[in-house]
Amino acid sequence: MERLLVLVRHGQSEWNLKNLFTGWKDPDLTKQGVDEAVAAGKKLKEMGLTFDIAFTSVLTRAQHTEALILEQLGQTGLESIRDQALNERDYGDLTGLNKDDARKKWGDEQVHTWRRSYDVPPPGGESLKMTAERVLPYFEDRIMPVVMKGQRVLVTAHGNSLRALIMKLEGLTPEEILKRELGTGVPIVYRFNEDGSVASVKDLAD
Ligand SMILES: O=C(O)[C@@H](CO)OP(=O)(O)O
Repeated sequence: MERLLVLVRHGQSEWNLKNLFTGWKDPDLTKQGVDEAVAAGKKLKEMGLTFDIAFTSVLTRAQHTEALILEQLGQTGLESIRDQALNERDYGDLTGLNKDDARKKWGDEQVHTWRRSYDVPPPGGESLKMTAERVLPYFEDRIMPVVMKGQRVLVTAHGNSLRALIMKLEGLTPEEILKRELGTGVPIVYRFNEDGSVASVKDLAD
């Protein structure tokens, strides 16, 4: 039985391009982001992969990426479940601020702590730990049982919601996961053993 899970971070968004903290705001993809999503779909197609079900967040950039991937695979119309549990981490009061302006205002170290510490939330927002506390129960209740039944699953989400998942799947420490930068539109292909442990991981950026 094939136990397949593919994770993809959305393609470049308008706010990634403008270097703004994005979080739960809802910008769409840039032209480059569209191209990255199409390229992700082509890579998956070259590998001969198709899916039985897709999961994504309630944010446009992830849904648009998913739609472009499915179009490349000839799977437009595949069942897609949208849930805010898979949303990007909420950046709170930083949302909409330019990341360089924030560094000028609060200093490099403080901004780095907000962006890449495990359990220090940005003011009014979510830390990676808080993000994991909503992503992981959803993953374990709704996504993993489907994978273990043999359905091939595509999850299209965000840098930090996927970091929370990858940390769990690959058994990484907070230090290890926070160093991991996920490329926009780069699929990561997981296959699982019968007991639910990870059999193989292939990052298609490599
Ligand atoms: O702005 C955001 O929402 C995220 C992802 O683009 O940024 P960061 O790299 O700081 O986690």
